[in-house]
Amino acid sequence: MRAVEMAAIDSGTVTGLALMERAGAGVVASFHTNWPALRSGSARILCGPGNNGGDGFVIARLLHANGWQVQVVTFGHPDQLPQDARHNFNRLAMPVADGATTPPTQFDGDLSVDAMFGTGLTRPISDPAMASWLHCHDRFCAAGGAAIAVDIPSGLDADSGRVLQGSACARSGLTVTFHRAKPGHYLADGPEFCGTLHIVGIGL
Ligand SMILES: NC(=O)C1=CN([C@@H]2O[C@H](COP(=O)(O)OP(=O)(O)OC[C@H]3O[C@@H](n4cnc5c(N)ncnc54)[C@H](OP(=O)(O)O)[C@@H]3O)[C@@H](O)[C@H]2O)[C@H](O)CC1
Ligand SMILES: [K+]
Repeated sequence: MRAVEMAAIDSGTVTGLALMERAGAGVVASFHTNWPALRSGSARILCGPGNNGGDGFVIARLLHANGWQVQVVTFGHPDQLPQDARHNFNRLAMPVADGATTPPTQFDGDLSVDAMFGTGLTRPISDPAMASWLHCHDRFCAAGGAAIAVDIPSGLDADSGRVLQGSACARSGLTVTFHRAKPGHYLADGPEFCGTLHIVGIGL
């Protein structure tokens, strides 16, 4: 998937920014398809240090433009974000909470989005703050809340479908992935952590 994405960008047929915008818009569209009654409300979006977090910034901007109250929780310093994610961070017209220094609270809103890690997860999630915020997402999902994972539930290996050894990981009721499903969506722990799987095209 990463190779497909890079090949498309390198060929000049599409930019990473366009892919990110389509990915974020695809998640919002899938959300409305899966929870049609939730037309507006309050959303919490957990945004990690890479382009998965970048998708989260796009989702935050689109929901906010549609009248949602949005709480963006960031992990990692904005200056360290990859270019496309940084661009979408800068487009946010709302305050963000630093997940490393803001104590997580039980979420009582309408929509929780896990945009912490996607296909770039390289090791178990061991950071205590990240684990605590993911736990809130997982508890919200378990309580029947609208919980969405962007591309892959954070902590789940996209190839094997296993939770990385010792990693924090959160369940979602809906996982929205891009272009093609990954083996991890169907294998091992995948189905339990992904919930319903939507595959959205982003023009690859
Ligand atoms: N597939 C597509 O067409 C599109 C995918 N998009 C989205 O992009 C992500 C992949 O983005 P990428 O930046 O490659 O990866 P992540 O966002 O998952 O995160 C990578 C960063 O996270 C750090 N990292 C990795 N594991 C950990 C950990 N356990 N704890 C802390 N930090 C971690 C990693 O750091 P390294 O030191 O490992 O380099 C990176 O900083 C994809 O999933 C989609 O959501 C495009 O936006 C749209 C098209
Ligand atoms: K994710």
